[in-house]
Amino acid sequence: MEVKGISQAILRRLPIYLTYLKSLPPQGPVHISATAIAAALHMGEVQVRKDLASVSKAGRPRIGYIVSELVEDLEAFLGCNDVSNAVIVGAGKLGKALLDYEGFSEYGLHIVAGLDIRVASEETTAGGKPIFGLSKMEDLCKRMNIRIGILTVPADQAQKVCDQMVESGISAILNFAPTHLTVPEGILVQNENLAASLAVLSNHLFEQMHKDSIKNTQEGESL
Ligand SMILES: NC(=O)c1ccc[n+]([C@@H]2O[C@H](COP(=O)([O-])OP(=O)(O)OC[C@H]3O[C@@H](n4cnc5c(N)ncnc54)[C@H](O)[C@@H]3O)[C@@H](O)[C@H]2O)c1
Repeated sequence: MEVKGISQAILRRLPIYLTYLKSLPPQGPVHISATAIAAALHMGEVQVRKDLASVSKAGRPRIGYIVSELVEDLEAFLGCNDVSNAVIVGAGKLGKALLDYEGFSEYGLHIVAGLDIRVASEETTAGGKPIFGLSKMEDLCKRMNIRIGILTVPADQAQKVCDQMVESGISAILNFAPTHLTVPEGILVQNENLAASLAVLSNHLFEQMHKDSIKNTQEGESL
């Protein structure tokens, strides 16, 4: 799947560059090169250079980018300046935590409300976000032109809820449920799985420990 002629792999890396650039101190250097960004993020220099060139024409040879311009270009490309409304379906432990997370607004995402099958009329999260009954989804999404849905229901409910989201006009779904979703053409599903990411980290640590133990054995033998 490609968006604006850019592959999903690049799209996933762009927010990483943006987050890094925004973390730089305001009194830091005005310019930054693709090489410096690559080094800071432990990424391949050629890849970073190509990714940035695909969203910004502001890079200059040997000087790099003006940090503020590159931030603007990345934000414009990622649509951070156009506020997108989203709903969360499944306002349980994860759903409520996401509802109250304020950092989404930095990426132009405004979570309007949660929707949950167990809510009869209306509840409010600790942070003040409303949670409505599921029956409100279609009306809310159509009225507010909500196109993004975050799915945080149990796995056995996920496909049913996904179908309801699509019927309500949602065309981009961030799926936290550990299950594969089948969607009509044109609907984008992004799966999020912290357990899988942790497994990658754990595998990395395991390999590292294995290498260290071989190295220690070899050093022991050569003494
Ligand atoms: N991807 C990840 O990294 C990750 C991490 C944590 C949890 N999860 C997944 O997220 C989901 C939610 O986890 P949780 O711990 O918040 O669970 P939870 O039980 O606390 O919350 C689930 C909520 O969904 C609601 N719900 C159930 N069926 C529904 C339906 N048909 N329509 C609307 N709402 C419905 C329930 O009433 C409940 O409030 C699970 O699928 C879990 O496996 C994923």
